[in-house]
Amino acid sequence: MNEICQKIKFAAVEATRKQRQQAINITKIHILISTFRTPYWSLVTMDSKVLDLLALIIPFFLFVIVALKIWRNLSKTESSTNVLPGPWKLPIVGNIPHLITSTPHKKLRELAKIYGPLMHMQLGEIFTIIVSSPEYAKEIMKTHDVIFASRPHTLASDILSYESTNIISAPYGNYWRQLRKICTVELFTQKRVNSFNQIREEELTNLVKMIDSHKGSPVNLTEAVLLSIYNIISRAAFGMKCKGKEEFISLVKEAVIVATGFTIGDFFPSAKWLQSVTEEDLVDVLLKFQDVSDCNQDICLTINNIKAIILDVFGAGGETSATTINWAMAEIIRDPGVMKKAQVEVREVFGMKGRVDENYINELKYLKLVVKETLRLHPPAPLLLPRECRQTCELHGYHIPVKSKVIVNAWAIARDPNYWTEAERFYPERFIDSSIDYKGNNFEYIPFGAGRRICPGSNLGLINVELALAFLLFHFDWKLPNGMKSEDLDMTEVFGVTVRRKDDLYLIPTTSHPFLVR
Ligand code: HEM
Repeated sequence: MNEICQKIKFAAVEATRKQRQQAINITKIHILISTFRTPYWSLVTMDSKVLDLLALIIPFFLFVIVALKIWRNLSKTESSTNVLPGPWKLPIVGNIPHLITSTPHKKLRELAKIYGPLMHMQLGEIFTIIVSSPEYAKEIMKTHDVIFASRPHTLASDILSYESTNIISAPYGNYWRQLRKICTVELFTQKRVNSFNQIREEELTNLVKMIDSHKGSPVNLTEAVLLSIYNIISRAAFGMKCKGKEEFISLVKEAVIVATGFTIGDFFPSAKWLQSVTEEDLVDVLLKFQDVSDCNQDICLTINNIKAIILDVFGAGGETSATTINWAMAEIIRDPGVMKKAQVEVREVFGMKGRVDENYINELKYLKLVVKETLRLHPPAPLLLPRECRQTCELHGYHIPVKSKVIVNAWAIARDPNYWTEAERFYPERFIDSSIDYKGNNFEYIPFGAGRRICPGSNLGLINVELALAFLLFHFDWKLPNGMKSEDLDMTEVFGVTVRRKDDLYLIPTTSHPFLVR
């Protein structure tokens, strides 16, 4: 209990420190601005016509100087790569206007149809390559994986992730390699994932009970599932579960929509935590690598490193799983045939037992196909996470400059009619007898990425998704509210940290299985 209090207190202290730092930064900016403004305004005593003229000329010259500098940089990169096809660009901003859209993955697919699967875009000063075919994805994430295994440095990740010391944003190098080692041998092993079994079953049982209490009326499944997943993840990470549902959900949503301003310090003081029993949690595991004076391990983590990693677990683990469950339920409700098959299976496997049991989850063959198909049509990270080229190289004769940013459009690839029949159709049966898996060996299907940077939490994510769906389908029959027809369900996407359904999914749970939930 003491340790838990310490953890919370630490987060609170950290929040205060961060806020103070932010305030200092803001003050610095004010000082900077006022430093430049003072001499200008002190001229007010001079002839006002001269001042008006200066007011016009100075900003104009400043603009010209900045524009020329940026243009020179652009021309340099241009001349070295004039062969790589790409859409028209504007001076200074380059192709940024092309990406002013709520669904950049769709826009990039349209452009790739014109300019090809290896396309150049100039995003401000950043030389960017857009990859839209399995062949080129393989070149980037397998053949030349070591060259493209870094992440671009961003100010946001410096601010949000303690100087990019989290796994997601860490540049390729010794520190990142050590973090991945901790992931493989400690954090996300099958044994560790299994050790959270009881947490998952308890939280999903709570979800089912809550839904049962609303039987016959619409339930906001999006919110309910998101909360359950965050409860599971926070208990796995901290050995505690969160209370204060509305507060927590709105925090999570805010974090998803506006990634900036979301810090671990802001996150934890606002949620109310409750102690509960679990085995070694993820923070306990990471604390074993804590940077203490007698630390004689391969890697020593500071408290800030640990917080950055835990932020990954929430950021990368929660929203992705919840989004997938949400898309799966939306697709299932749109296709009564799929709903029936999945329900028959789950009730056959667990009917005798009277409850869903994670130990037998692998018997849900059809449900696994449903999840696979959901991740094909709706990968939560459709553009994966950007990579950065660590050294100048050649791709199929094209010159790729060092520090180029690489975006792989996994969404477009997974809907490419050259590789998928009836590519836009939700059809889980397509994976029957298919050897395609999640391991990043089949580059037409890479919802978890591939190569060195492949998602290390896929096991944890998949079990959350499969088990939640099993609970929802085993316990309830479902229908759409307000007499809505299945084909009328709006499947519009919004692009945030993940690509989610624009609207929350409201469904009516009708009859429920007569057990447990009473
Ligand atoms: C359905 C669930 C999930 C999906 C679809 C997903 C997808 C992805 C994708 C596409 C990437 C980028 C891979 C690349 O750049 O090639 C990624 C990276 C990552 N994911 Fe996941 N993920 C899921 C669940 C999780 C979970 C549960 C965790 C941990 C609790 C997690 C932790 C991470 C981390 C730490 C990285 C960064 C890896 C690195 O840069 O080395 N993910 N994930």
